[in-house]
Formats: sequence, structure tokens, C-alpha cells
Amino acid sequence: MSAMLSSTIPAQAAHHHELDIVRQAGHIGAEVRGVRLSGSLQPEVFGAIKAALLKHKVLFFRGQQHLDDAQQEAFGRLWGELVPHPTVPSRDGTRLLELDSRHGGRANSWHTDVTFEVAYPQVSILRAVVIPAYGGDTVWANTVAAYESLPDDVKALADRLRAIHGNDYDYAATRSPADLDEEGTKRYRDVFTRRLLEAEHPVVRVHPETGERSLVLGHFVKRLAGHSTHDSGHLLNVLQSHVHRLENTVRWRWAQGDVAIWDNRATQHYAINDYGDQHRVVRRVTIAGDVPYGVDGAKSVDLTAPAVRAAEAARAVA
Ligand SMILES: O=C(O)CCC(=O)C(=O)O
Ligand SMILES: [Fe+2]
Repeated sequence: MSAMLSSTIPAQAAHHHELDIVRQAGHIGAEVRGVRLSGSLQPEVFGAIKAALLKHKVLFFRGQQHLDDAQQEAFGRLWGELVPHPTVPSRDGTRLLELDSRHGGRANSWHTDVTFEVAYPQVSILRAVVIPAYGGDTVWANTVAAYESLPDDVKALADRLRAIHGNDYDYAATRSPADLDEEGTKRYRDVFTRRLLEAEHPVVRVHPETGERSLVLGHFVKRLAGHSTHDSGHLLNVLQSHVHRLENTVRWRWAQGDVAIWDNRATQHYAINDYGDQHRVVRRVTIAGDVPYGVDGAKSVDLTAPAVRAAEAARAVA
């Protein structure tokens, strides 16, 4: 009987799950409705979420108040190994990075997460814990669409460039003096840069799952390999301006309990610092990524000094 029944069901019905997806902008971003995130999602639901992420680059889920730290981690583990931030201490007993507006956690410049590591995270999952009454939106940009928007001759140039990324990037360049004088910001910066971590990445990486080409830039870039910082600045401005064109972005108005998931290999993001002294807290897990490779197949290179790397390893074991 079961053989007869199953022969009437389309073969793919057992493997595919239809998500309720509401696109939020023309070139990036979609809200997924009707899913309760957890570490025990049905494999076909998880598979559908993963496919949607590769397509839309950032996904939003409202109403996930049931997630606590442990459940956010359990959901994160479905994607791969959770990696703590290399220099900012995790929340007690977890692998979560907490960004608290009262302690300098305001990521208001364009970046891809942790690109000063050679194998930077593939995916980040952010949960809204405390959200201000107004302001504090986050904006994501599609770095694949940005690459595709370049004229062919600029693409050909970008394909050959490599950039040095470091955790000691020029914070002052985009912050107002008032921001920098703030005690919390200073302390956050000191912790963030307590060990110099550096990596060289191709400016154009080939996405290991989609094969798409994307721009690997953002605020951790220090300069282009083989170019003066002066020339690097000009060339980088041309490329970066294609990343954050408004047509290429999506902006999310947070509510407490929302979750955003982004493909960190295909996006940059910017947390808008327009909420004054209102309180804002978000918590993030990041999923281990692989070493990027460029259009010519050449991989990224770890430039972190061996002594620093050894100290990192010793710390991880301790
Ligand atoms: O605060 C936010 O909305 C985003 C912060 C950020 O850059 C991150 O979580 O990676
Ligand atoms: Fe970030």
C-alpha cells in the first residue's frame, strides 16, 4: 500500500519545503514568515532557509522571542562550527558576541565581519535583545550585485587586486571626535585590537557555494597589496561606492525578538548610530568560514605574525 501511495506523491515533495518569503528590496533581503527557529528544525526547512539565504543574501525572521542564548547557539550549529570573536570576549559561557550601545558596541561603518581573519565567518546570525524606540536600524549591501554592476574593464582590474585587512583599521576615519572621546568606545577599541590580526584577500572572491563573484572590502581593509595607501584609497573608493549604492541595499527596522541571518561572503552591513543614549543590545553568533580564493584560484593568506598566532592557539586551548 505504501508503495502505491508514495508513487502518487511527486518525488520532490518529500525533500522540498516551501517557505513564506517576502522580499524587502529589489536586490537584497527577504523576510521569512511562519518559521520558529531552533536547533531542531526539520532538515528540509533548514535546507530551504539555506537556499533562500544564498539567493537573498540576508534573511529576517520576526517574533523569535523564544530564543535564548543557548537556543541561538543551537540554531547556529545547524550551519557549522560556531567561532567566537578572536579578540572580543564572548558572553559568559557562550560563543556569543554581545554588542551593547552602552559599551561601545556601535558598528556604524560598512564592513564584512572579521575579514582580518584568513578564513573569516561564512554566516552571521544576529538577535535583537533590546531595541530603541526609534533609530538603530541596520543596512545590508549585496557585494555580488556590486561586482556585477562594475564596468567590464573595472571588473578585470578588480579581479587581479588583493587587499590587506587588519583589526587595527583606521577607526578615526569615519568616527566623529565626540564618538572617539567616549570612554566606552575607547575601551572597546583597546580590547578589539589587543593583538594585531591581518590577512590578505583577493578583492574579488568566488563564492564556494554559488560560484558568484563578490567584492571583499569593508572597514578592515588597510590598503591594496602592491599599491601606496594613497592610490589604494582612491581605487577602494571606486569599488566601495558600488557596494553601498542605495539600490544595492536593504534596511531593517528592528523589533525585539527579530533575527537576521546574512551570508558574510556576499554582503556588507552598517548599524546606523542615530539613537543617541537609548539602550540597544544585539547578540551574534558567527559560523566558521573557509579560506577565500580569487578568480585565478589564488587563496587568501594569513599575515598574522606567527608569535601572535601561537599565543592565540595557546589561549584557545587554555
Ligand atoms: O548592531 C547591528 O545591528 C549589527 C552589528 C554588527 O556589525 C554585527 O553584528 O556584525
Ligand atoms: Fe558586523
